[in-house]
Amino acid sequence: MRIEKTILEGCFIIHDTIFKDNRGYFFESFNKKKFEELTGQEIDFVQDNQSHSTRGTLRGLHFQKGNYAQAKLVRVLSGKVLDVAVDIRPDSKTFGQYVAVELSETSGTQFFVPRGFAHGFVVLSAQATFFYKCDNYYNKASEGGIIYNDKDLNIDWSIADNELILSEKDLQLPSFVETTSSILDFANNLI
Ligand SMILES: Cc1cn([C@H]2C[C@H](O)[C@@H](COP(=O)(O)OP(=O)(O)O[C@H]3O[C@@H](C)C(=O)[C@@H](O)[C@H]3O)O2)c(=O)[nH]c1=O
Repeated sequence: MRIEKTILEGCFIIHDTIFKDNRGYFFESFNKKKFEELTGQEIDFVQDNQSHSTRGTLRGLHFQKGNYAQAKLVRVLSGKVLDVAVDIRPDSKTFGQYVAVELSETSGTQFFVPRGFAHGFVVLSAQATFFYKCDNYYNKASEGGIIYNDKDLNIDWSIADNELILSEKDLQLPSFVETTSSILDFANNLI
């Protein structure tokens, strides 16, 4: 297992060590001790999620607010996706920047998205099964989001807009500025 840092502090690409033999392959998909040693972060995952989607499906950009914020360790079980993390930590020097990583069933990579990030992905293959661990429980009332095609974030999803499939909920998400000004208001009210 090797950790690759990204331009966003705390956001890592994880390269798994894969053991191949005549039966197939084996790898440790999560090892708390190694994860914490290599990233320098303590993590306590409490919920696993899995979704399946067809090509062009875009889920995101999502996060949970306040005490319900979630860190996520994401990977692809079948197919290929472009996975995106946006830094929405108000005091971060990379606030508003994003990282996009291609994840596939064969890449041997996982992506760690810490708390304080909006997250989303688009399916690049005919179908994809997506799996992720979360360090906090789902809480519907704390859901937040940013519209995928926000003009300030200007994310290159690498797939034509007319091929995209989004939920009604995701099509109505607010802009980055609208979302983060409410986060900033929230943070200021705590001071
Ligand atoms: C995320 C989630 C959804 N649900 C329910 C709510 C809803 O009825 C149904 C589908 O939910 P959604 O449309 O929000 O699913 P989806 O769009 O796949 O949401 C996910 O998107 C990716 C990008 C993330 O980062 C995740 O944290 C999560 O927000 O599943 C749960 O019961 N538990 C959960 O943890």
